[in-house]
Amino acid sequence: MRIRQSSNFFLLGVTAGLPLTGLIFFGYTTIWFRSQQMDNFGRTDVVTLTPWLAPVVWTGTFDSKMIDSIYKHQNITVATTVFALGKYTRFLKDFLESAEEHYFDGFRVHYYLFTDQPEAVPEVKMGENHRLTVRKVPSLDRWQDISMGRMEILEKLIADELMHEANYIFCLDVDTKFYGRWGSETLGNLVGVIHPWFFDYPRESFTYERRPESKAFIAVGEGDYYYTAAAFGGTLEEIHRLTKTCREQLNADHENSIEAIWHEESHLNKYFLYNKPTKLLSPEYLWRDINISAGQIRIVRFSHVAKNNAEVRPNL
Ligand SMILES: CC(=O)N[C@H]1[C@@H](OP(=O)(O)OP(=O)(O)OC[C@H]2O[C@@H](n3ccc(=O)[nH]c3=O)[C@H](O)[C@@H]2O)O[C@H](CO)[C@H](O)[C@@H]1O
Ligand SMILES: [Mn+2]
Repeated sequence: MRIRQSSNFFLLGVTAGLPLTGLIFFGYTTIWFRSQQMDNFGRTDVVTLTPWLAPVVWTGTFDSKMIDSIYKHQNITVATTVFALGKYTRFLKDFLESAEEHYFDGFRVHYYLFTDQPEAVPEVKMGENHRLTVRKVPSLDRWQDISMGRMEILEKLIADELMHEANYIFCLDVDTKFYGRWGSETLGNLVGVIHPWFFDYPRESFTYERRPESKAFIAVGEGDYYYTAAAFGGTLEEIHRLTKTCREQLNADHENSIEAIWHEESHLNKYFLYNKPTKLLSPEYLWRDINISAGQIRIVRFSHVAKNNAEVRPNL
């Protein structure tokens, strides 16, 4: 009897114990493996978190598959605006073709293209769930007015149409090209892109507007980063507030006969001083083809193409 009992215990031990040990071993190794995977994310050669705890997106700091799966679940639409007036229509083909290769692949994207020459818009095959709407806008004589005028057009577009049509929006320069992935890792409530000239410069060297008469004025010693106006984005509510504020400040300056040194970019920097971006994109997300390479930039995802300003702009 005793022997039978103990052999039963032995059998129980083998049948239940072995799989249990296996399970524990499997559990531990999975956790170990996961933590090893997590350990692979993060960079020590660049700043990846601002003092107000907003992430700065660099390659090596995120898992694109994981972030994609989060946003796929939410079935989002990303509105994307671009302007091409006058001779800038020549940039459209490369911009659109490269975007179709690298920009929000697998997500719903709706491009809104503003131009004074709809007939000059090239035929570019759109990927699944990507579409393009062309809007005609009047020509303007000064490139500065074209560039600054974007704020008012975007403000109206968002208020009149996009608020309930899309979840996120990005506003991009057209004299640009995509070279690598720009995807769901860039999504956030209010997203600014660090300017490729100033990312490793001290704030005293930033070209903020320094005249107190302008609404874009930022005092020496203030400011966090120098942001480019060639790319910014966020939720529709946030970007509506941003474009409305910048448009109002631009108008106020105009009435006082002052134009900020870098136009709407100066006003955007002022806005971001008081309304901190919730996510920052590293200069991987706006490089310049003409820049020499920098060690921290391991991948160029989006870049300003070389252009001859005197040749493409309507004025100097
Ligand atoms: C790298 C960077 O920070 N770029 C900014 C910078 O110079 P950029 O030299 O990049 O300005 P830009 O000439 O590209 O003009 C801005 C944008 O306005 C549009 N456009 C302009 C002129 C024209 O004739 N037709 C036309 O369509 C076009 O979408 C272009 O991409 O300063 C500008 C205003 O000072 C904007 O803030 C740009 O975003
Ligand atoms: Mn540009």
